Amino acid sequence: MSEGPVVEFCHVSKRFGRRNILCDVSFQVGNGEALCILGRSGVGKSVTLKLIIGLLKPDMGDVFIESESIVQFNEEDLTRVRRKMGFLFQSAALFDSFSVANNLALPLQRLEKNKSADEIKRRVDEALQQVGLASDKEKMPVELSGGMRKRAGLARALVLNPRILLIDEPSSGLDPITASEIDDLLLKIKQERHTTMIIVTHDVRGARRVADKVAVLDEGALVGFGSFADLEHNENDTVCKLLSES
Ligand SMILES: Nc1ncnc2c1ncn2[C@@H]1O[C@H](COP(=O)(O)OP(=O)(O)OP(=O)(O)O)[C@@H](O)[C@H]1O
Repeated sequence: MSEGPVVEFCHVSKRFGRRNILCDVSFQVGNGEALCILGRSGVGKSVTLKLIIGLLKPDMGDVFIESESIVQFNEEDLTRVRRKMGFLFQSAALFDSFSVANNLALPLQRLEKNKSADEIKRRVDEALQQVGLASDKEKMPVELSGGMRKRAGLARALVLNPRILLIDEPSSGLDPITASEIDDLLLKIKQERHTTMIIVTHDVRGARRVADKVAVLDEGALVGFGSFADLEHNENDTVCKLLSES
């Protein structure tokens, strides 16, 4: 593993048509750190995640994953880099016709072909145990509550032991108590696995609990970056408004 930042944006700009979404954005996320990306709707938070995954390319600047610049990578190299990442998107994206356990087994069978059935079962059980779904493994996704779906999606992201976890809106669609349980789970995973996490969220209170650092985007610019303590001294209006919410 590299000694330097795990994820780094270097003067990244991204526009769609005539609209500048990100302008000259630079930040670093260190090994085992959790970064929460905050900002109003449409400001470019998901675009930032897509730049990290290599689904979008910057118009200017560079994106590094464990010190490798990915912006010129072909699909083969991007696939290799994406193997370092686990993804949890808003919908949790489970296959409805497979049980929870089979949803987790699928990526292992596809990507780790040398694994025995016993080893796959062990890895699936371990991931489900970690998210508190050990006794729900035979359930179908339709039988799960919103919070359980998120847990199952998280277990599926974890089953391949990613070094980087990318999470879009962990608390969306959840009541405050369930959302806070998901935050607890993210904290536990960070502590137990030392996974580097990048979390897009509107939940400032949750970010206060989980994040080592926050990045605040506004009108294309990174207007705040650092720990919540660092941001207390930030005079930008958006940063001040966000901090006063929690
Ligand atoms: N592929 C694309 N083509 C054109 N415009 C896009 C594309 N992807 C995103 N955008 C635009 O970029 C802007 C930022 O989108 P993004 O999804 O990153 O917002 P966001 O901050 O994640 O918002 P939200 O909090 O509502 O999810 C939006 O105006 C969106 O319409």
